[in-house]
Amino acid sequence: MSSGQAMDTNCMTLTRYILQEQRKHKTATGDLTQLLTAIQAAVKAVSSAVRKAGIAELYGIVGEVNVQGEEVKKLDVLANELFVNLLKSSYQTCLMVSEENENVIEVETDKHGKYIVTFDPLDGSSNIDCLVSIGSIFAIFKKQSSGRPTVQDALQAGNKVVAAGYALYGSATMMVLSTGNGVNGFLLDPAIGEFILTDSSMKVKPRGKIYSINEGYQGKWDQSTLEYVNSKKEGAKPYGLRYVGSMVADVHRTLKYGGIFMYPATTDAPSGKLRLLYECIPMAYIMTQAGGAATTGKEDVLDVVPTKIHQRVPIVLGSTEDVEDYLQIVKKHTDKGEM
Ligand SMILES: O=P(O)(O)OC[C@H]1O[C@](O)(COP(=O)(O)O)[C@@H](O)[C@@H]1O
Ligand SMILES: [Mg+2]
Ligand SMILES: [Mg+2]
Repeated sequence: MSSGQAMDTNCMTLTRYILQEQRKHKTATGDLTQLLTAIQAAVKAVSSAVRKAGIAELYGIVGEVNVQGEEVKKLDVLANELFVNLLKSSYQTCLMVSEENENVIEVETDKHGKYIVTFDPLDGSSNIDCLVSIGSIFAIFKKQSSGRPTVQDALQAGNKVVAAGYALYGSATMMVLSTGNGVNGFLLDPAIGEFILTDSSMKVKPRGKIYSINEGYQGKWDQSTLEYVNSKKEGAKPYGLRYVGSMVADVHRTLKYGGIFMYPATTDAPSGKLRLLYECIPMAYIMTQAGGAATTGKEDVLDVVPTKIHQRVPIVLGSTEDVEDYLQIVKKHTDKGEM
């Protein structure tokens, strides 16, 4: 949906929204609709498991060993299996990349569809046990070549994304989605099991008042990151600091309130920590679709062509003016030959 275009938000479910988007494209086959419906189902299933975190192992749903002494699955393993199985049975994907699988996941030939999906089924896993918000992240690409899918088909830049989004399992479950026409947020109503449009045409403010970075690693940052973060603490109106440690939660707050989220390079991790294909690209796509920006410090995140499926890149994203301030400092240091 183009920004400014009026939309009937009266109890618009995610399912109806996806169908409405499909109808705007005369040549649409409905394949993307099927795929997004499968992702929606996976998110609902993961959300249900997340809501039982802590007691689920007693029921034998997640954990290591249940009361019967049976081996049961951990939440991140379960989330991965839900994504893989529901996506495969949509018949719309031929290849998947998951954070949880070392190699690409090939779909059986008789279930092949034209899409490639990359995903982080459970983001922020270190926050599971303390009941802090976690999420799922995904991006959808079209297979570009003909013939049997190979790893090369999955190595596409963010500017080739067809649709991307994330689910946040926070104080409520929200799914944020873009199919290239702006960003919309849908809140899960657990009473009826439907995602309802609550945040239509989401836009990130041009400037925020919050910076988000793991300050514990300050001693390992480069000059630009150090100078930028220090500049946010100075003056009459210093920025506030928020850092959840779940990318989905930190990016969602940045999208809603404005500001900047950073996971930069460190001396011991020169490419940062976050993964290009299923963390950085989807979040950069959402932020860009919402009028914000996302950079590695050297280039737009969406322009990076992956060379490996689990490749990491430094990432700085959020309000355009905040990201621009950071890039100005990077430029100053680069011009001096310090980077
Ligand atoms: O603890 P750190 O180094 O700040 O890392 C936090 C980052 O790690 C992550 O938890 C990595 O994601 P996973 O939990 O999917 O591995 C991000 O969600 C988060 O932004
Ligand atoms: Mg993650
Ligand atoms: Mg993960």
